[in-house]
Amino acid sequence: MVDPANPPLDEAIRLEAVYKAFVPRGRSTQPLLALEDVSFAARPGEFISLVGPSGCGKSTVLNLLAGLTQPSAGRVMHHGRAVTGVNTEVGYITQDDNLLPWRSMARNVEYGLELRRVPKDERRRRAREFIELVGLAGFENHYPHELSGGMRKRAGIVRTLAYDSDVVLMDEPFGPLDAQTRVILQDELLKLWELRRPTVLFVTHDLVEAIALSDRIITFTCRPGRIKREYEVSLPRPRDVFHIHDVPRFRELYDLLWDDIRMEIAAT
Ligand SMILES: Nc1ncnc2c1ncn2[C@@H]1O[C@H](COP(=O)(O)OP(=O)(O)OP(=O)(O)O)[C@@H](O)[C@H]1O
Repeated sequence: MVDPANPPLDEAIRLEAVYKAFVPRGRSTQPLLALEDVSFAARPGEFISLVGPSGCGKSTVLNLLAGLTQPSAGRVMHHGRAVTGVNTEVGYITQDDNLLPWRSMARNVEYGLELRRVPKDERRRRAREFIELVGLAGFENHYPHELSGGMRKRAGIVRTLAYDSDVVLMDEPFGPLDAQTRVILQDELLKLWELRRPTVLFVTHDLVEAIALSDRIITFTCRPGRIKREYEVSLPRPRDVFHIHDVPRFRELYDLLWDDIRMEIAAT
């Protein structure tokens, strides 16, 4: 067990024997166990994907780290401190872009920096840097409804990454996008991640995406979600997400992951 007074320096986050039960509304219903004895830690700068069948508790893991819900048992730690309330130190990117409709794209990107009271000039500079990196220059004054789905997604991602959290939680961020835009955004995400290397916890159903992006992949069983297996993705970086299928070991890893998931889906 980790001593909270002396957290390991090489750990950004840790879940320790975490159980999470939800009590459904209404009488005579049993608590629903979503997570069972989940333990793992992430090193600073590590990119980890969580994969598993629908309803196995992946989003719940992210919500626990964001402090949006509390564990029923066990501990959830961020840099050695227990997460006991809303954790504003982590960035959280969900399937929705969550852009504020009344703010221009650039002012949306600056929003997190405003909350952190970053001075205006620095805010503008940092937002411009990120906007250029994802090819949104020229659209700074457009409002969210004037942008395509891919552009809104880019703006949402750079808004969170510009905030400079050392831990970023991403819950199927590319879910609703078409296949081509998805791969382009995966490539952009890796380039943005390389800039400051936050720890990323990335939830996805897409095994190719998990392999292309991650240092490690954690597979979950069907509900109650337990860790089934962990895989180191020792493919060299920088990665070419457009040709990840051609990299030796890709096929082997894909088959191992798919076997895990298929077995769990069959058990549901
Ligand atoms: N606030 C809540 N109240 C009650 N039950 C919940 C709540 N949040 C999640 N659950 C239940 O906990 C289980 C895990 O949900 P969770 O969203 O974490 O799964 P998931 O693996 O992210 O699923 P998916 O891949 O479909 O998004 C599900 O059975 C879900 O219905």
